[in-house]
Amino acid sequence: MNHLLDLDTYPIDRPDSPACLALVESCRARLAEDGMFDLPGFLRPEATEAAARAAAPTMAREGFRHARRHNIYFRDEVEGLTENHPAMVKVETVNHTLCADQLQGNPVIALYEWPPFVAFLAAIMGKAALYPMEDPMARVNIQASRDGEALNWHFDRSEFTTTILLQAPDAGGELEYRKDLRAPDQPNYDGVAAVLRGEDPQVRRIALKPGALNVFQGVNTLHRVVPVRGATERMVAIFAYFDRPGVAMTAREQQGFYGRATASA
Ligand SMILES: O=C(O)CCC(=O)C(=O)O
Ligand SMILES: [Fe+2]
Repeated sequence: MNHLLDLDTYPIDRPDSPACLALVESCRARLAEDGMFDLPGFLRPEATEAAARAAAPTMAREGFRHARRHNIYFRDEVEGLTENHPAMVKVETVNHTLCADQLQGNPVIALYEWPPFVAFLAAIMGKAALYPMEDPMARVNIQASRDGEALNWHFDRSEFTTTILLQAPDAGGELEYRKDLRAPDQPNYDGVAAVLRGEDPQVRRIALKPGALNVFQGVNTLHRVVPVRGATERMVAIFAYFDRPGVAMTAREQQGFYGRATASA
């Protein structure tokens, strides 16, 4: 893995070493403080470029273009909200997706399954263990956004989101986020509406560098990707883990996310 990852700076292959324990601690502290941490240069530049180069022609040929209008919950009905509440406002998302079954041999697949990486993430998230998905499509995605496109404001369904930027666009494409905007017992609809109106001073923006590992608490952190500008597409690898083994999408979910299905039910 040393040829793919900068294990000198981030010694996750030696989990009991003082350096790795300190790394886990600092990531945990940043997650608690900022709702997010990133590790620049985690995936080495050559591996990052190789991953982007391998994905680009497949993306052009068979990437699934997904355009949709949605509210931040991806749901038509939300308890306690009328249809015209400002938190229900619809935004537009357009992106292009490759699934794990279209990424054979890509370095991001090897990384996804590498046990020390999975254990490192689990330690940071304070879980006894994390497990890769069984789903042949959803386990790893590469998403591309082109000129004018964006992944608009949303909360994630999973507690944490783990990504590595593979290619930065010429302009735009930053991640904007508002930490702790809601809690399990406090949906904070007025706060949500304020972010959507551009009136929340606590919204932050981060310009990730290719190769950076980025982890954030997407379930309570409202976030979006700022619209991309220019001829270079933004490409990001997205890793899905669960705290139990064997998780897979239904055929219906696959169809909804990817426009095709490998599951039979
Ligand atoms: O593209 C990114 O940086 C974030 C992706 C994201 O928010 C998601 O996949 O839910
Ligand atoms: Fe997200």
